[in-house]
Amino acid sequence: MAILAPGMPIRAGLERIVRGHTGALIVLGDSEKVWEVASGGFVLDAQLTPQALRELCKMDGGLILSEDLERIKAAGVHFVPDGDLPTMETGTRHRSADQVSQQTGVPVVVVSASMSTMAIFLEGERHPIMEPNQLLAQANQALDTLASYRERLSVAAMNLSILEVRDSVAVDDVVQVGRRIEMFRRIDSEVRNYVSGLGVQGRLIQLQRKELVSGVDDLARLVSDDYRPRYADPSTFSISALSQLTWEELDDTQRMAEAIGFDLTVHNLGSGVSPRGHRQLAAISDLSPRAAQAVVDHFGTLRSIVAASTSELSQIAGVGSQRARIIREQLQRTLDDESDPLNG
Ligand SMILES: Nc1ncnc2c1ncn2[C@@H]1O[C@H](COP(=O)(O)OP(=O)(O)OP(=O)(O)O)[C@@H](O)[C@H]1O
Repeated sequence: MAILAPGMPIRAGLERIVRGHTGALIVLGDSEKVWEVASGGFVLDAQLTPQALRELCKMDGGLILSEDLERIKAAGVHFVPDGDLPTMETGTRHRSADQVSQQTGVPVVVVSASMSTMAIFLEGERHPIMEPNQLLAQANQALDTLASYRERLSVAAMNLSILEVRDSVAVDDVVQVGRRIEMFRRIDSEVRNYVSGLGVQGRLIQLQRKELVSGVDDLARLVSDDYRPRYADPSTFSISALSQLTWEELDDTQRMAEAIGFDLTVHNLGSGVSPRGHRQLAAISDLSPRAAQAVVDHFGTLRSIVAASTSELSQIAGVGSQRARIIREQLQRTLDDESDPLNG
């Protein structure tokens, strides 16, 4: 979608076509499969400019662009895709575009002469190409949603921290945090699509997005490290495995627990699980990752870290008495801390 962002040559050409009330059917690549469904027209090898696009689209038929989208390879082409491929489109231009895209796997852009709209067909789906203002409004809406999802994720992570220090986490609590992380990531991928569709106009959205996503990947990794069974490796136990689930499956806690890697023949959703302490220790800014790992290796569980005295903690390599005191204070504070746990 980035090549169709405002300011790009193809986009500038499409906007001219819309303004001129002519239509267009443009195949974004000239693979062998594309030539197989192309008939008539004439082959050329012209530099893609907005003007050339506009002029060549005045002809009956469609265009084929080179793979790098820098050149126009053919114009006035009549496309003859398999007419049995399923499509909801009614007009012949739009039906052909949808079917050509499905049959060849190459995206196809259409400008409707009658509706003055632009769309891209990709893998059997039609995606509208919106005016910059429309796109910006939708991007801002998605960003607002992302901010509220981030807030809910922060609350879920905070609750998990409190349960962890009290040593009363159940499988279900870990799954809830996983759900929040995955939902956040899905909305973020929508925001990223808008950013790439907006091109340079998406810079401000991108800056705000970056603020919102900071810490979330680390959170996913640390939660996975905290609850992964000793015998499992990151490929069999990971919060990130939730990306494979459908939206409906994200409502099914049992299915989610399985996807993360909990063995439900051993646990049920209410079973208690103990974290190692990776996430809580990562929130202590003075502690190097190496020293944090040494603490986890020595004590094994967060419960033992919480129970350890300052002097026991201070014996660990890279900790020392001052950091040992900070660890103790920080763990104690977590019980009534109201701050955002993602930011430590
Ligand atoms: N298979 C095809 N290959 C190339 N061009 C096509 C094909 N089918 C239609 N077109 C082009 O689309 C033009 C408009 O066709 P039609 O009005 O039936 O389509 P439409 O989907 O309703 O599009 P629009 O909204 O632009 O009217 C045709 O005159 C032709 O130039």
